[in-house]
Amino acid sequence: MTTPAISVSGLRKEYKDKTVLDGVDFDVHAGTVFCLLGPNGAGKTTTVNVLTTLVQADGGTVRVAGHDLATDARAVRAAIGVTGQFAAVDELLTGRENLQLMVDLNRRVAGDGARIVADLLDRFELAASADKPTSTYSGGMRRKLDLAMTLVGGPRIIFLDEPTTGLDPRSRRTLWSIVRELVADGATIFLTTQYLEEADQLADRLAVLERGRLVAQGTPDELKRLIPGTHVRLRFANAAELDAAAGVFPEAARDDDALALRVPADGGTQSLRALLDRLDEHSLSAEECSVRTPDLDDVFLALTGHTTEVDTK
Ligand SMILES: Nc1ncnc2c1ncn2[C@@H]1O[C@H](COP(=O)(O)OP(=O)(O)OP(=O)(O)O)[C@@H](O)[C@H]1O
Repeated sequence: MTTPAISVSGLRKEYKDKTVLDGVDFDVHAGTVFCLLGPNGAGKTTTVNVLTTLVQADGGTVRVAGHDLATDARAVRAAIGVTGQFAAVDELLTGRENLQLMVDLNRRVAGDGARIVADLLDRFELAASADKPTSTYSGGMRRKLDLAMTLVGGPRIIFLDEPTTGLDPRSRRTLWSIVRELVADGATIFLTTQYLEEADQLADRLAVLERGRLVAQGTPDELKRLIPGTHVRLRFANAAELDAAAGVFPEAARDDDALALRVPADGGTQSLRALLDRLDEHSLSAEECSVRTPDLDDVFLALTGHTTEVDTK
């Protein structure tokens, strides 16, 4: 057995009387992508902040790259790269200058700094704006630059806290392919996201955090298997109709935000007909009816009781 790149056991964090992390356990194996999913306020950023030495834990043990966080934070810092929700980009400098600054500050960089900067600018599709001040960059360009800055020095363990929030679909895909390349090169990625598709695309393993506790962890396929299989999704015009239909189908899971019910059914024509007959008998009709196989969205809903934020793709 190889030592995990990150090993977390019984992690606790409190702010005043509020427990933000309540005994969190997980391991991340080297050369894999681990994705921490959770709704707003679940404790994802706090986890990243603890693991990256920015915030001190109140309990538990954490080892990163084999180093104990409590006794050897400096060695942890030397092994990791971090991209946060608040970009470290200096607005007064150009993209190229920001990257060059990171090269100059980073003792791990060996070789031709200007070449490293140029390669990163190309890789992140920032070359055309490289010599403009970053105050003129869009939010997405800033995020890409922030990640590029993280990669200077080639960290082996990389923390990405909601790296694609606010990125357009093309930039998101660019970032996904960069993550895949990094992993193919042997890096370990710890990623937080609210986008289930992102977790499905990238994660070898994922964990769902809900109010400071992990409510599930496994591979995307393992998590999908946790919840019932194929179902029919019925979407109603208003809350009153949803209420009435929920009475007719007590076995269904309801999604109040989407005015939808998920009725377990095998997707065959007979069960579909029986379901529509039941609606008819109660003089109900759905705005939309679709047969669905479970995806991570369903897992998330089943585990946390609510959907993630609307994806702007
Ligand atoms: N410095 C702090 N002082 C007090 N409470 C805090 C502090 N930092 C975070 N919290 C609280 O801890 C909880 C978890 O916050 P955290 O930012 O880790 O969640 P998150 O899952 O990253 O959410 P988001 O997706 O919104 O970033 C929240 O209730 C937050 O208000």
